[in-house]
Amino acid sequence: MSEYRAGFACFVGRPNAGKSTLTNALVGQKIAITSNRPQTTRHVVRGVVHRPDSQLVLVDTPGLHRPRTLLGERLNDLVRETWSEVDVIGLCLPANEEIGRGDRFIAGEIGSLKATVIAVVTKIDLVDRARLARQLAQVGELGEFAEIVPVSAVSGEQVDVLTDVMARYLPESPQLYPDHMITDEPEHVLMAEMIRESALEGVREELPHSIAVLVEEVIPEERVTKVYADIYVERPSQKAIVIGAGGGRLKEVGSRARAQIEELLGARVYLDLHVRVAKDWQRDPKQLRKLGF
Ligand SMILES: Nc1nc2c(ncn2[C@@H]2O[C@H](COP(=O)(O)OP(=O)(O)OP(=O)(O)O)[C@@H](O)[C@H]2O)c(=O)[nH]1
Repeated sequence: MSEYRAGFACFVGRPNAGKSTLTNALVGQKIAITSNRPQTTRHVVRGVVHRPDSQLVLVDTPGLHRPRTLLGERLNDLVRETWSEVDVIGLCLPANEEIGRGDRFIAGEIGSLKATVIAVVTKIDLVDRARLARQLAQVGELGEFAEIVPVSAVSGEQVDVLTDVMARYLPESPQLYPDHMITDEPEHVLMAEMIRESALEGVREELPHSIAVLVEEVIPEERVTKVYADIYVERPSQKAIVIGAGGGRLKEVGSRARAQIEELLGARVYLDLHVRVAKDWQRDPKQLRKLGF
């Protein structure tokens, strides 16, 4: 009989490589926040994949990038810290994009860690077989990998295989989390991410990294859970964008986020949003700490 295995894993790769989507596909529930814009994953969100003979704990990290602000530096520290704590790393390389300098940089960085590195060729639903074969060969030349696994988080093809392969490289260990547990991320962090995603919708070009959200208070009442949150922007002009003419946009932001939060909590939610200006919050250590970075 094979031993029970349990341990930590994370997906790394350049922005947009498909890390969050893959994490969600493995866990089978929407936990990390995905988007078609780079660098939206800020918080470490864990998902637990339960199998009869293993437990794979996924840690979702933001993409490593060249730091331009204090926030950028903090994010990179967070990424490195996470990498050094996991047993298995899945290096995500999109099947539909050439391998580039960014990929080589990340492959080099993780090559020296103790973790087993598996190359994961993502988004295979976007390419034909010939292109995939070429990509697999090129990935083989990128570095020393324990395995190379092609996968599509969107079609679901090979998702199970990837889970099996990753679980195989976990250490023998007793179960780390209770059976029902899927994420241990505090709910307020997930709520803040949902609000931030909603606030960014349609205005990413104007406000790429200028929005942060803090959930101030959550009050569960008999019929409704009240959630009070602040949306922080850096300038009054950005505040006007988020609020929109006559407050119309903020209303939409709120109702979109509320629907998601209701799903998360499984309860009716009253969502109270305030937009506040915190000048240059990305460069101010005190503000960053307050906002959870
Ligand atoms: N067709 C297809 N699209 C995918 C697949 N996986 C992810 N995507 C898309 O690729 C984009 C980026 O996916 P994410 O999962 O947010 O990528 P990420 O690596 O977490 O990105 P960052 O948060 O920027 O680091 C999104 O638009 C996804 O819908 C896949 O298997 N097939």
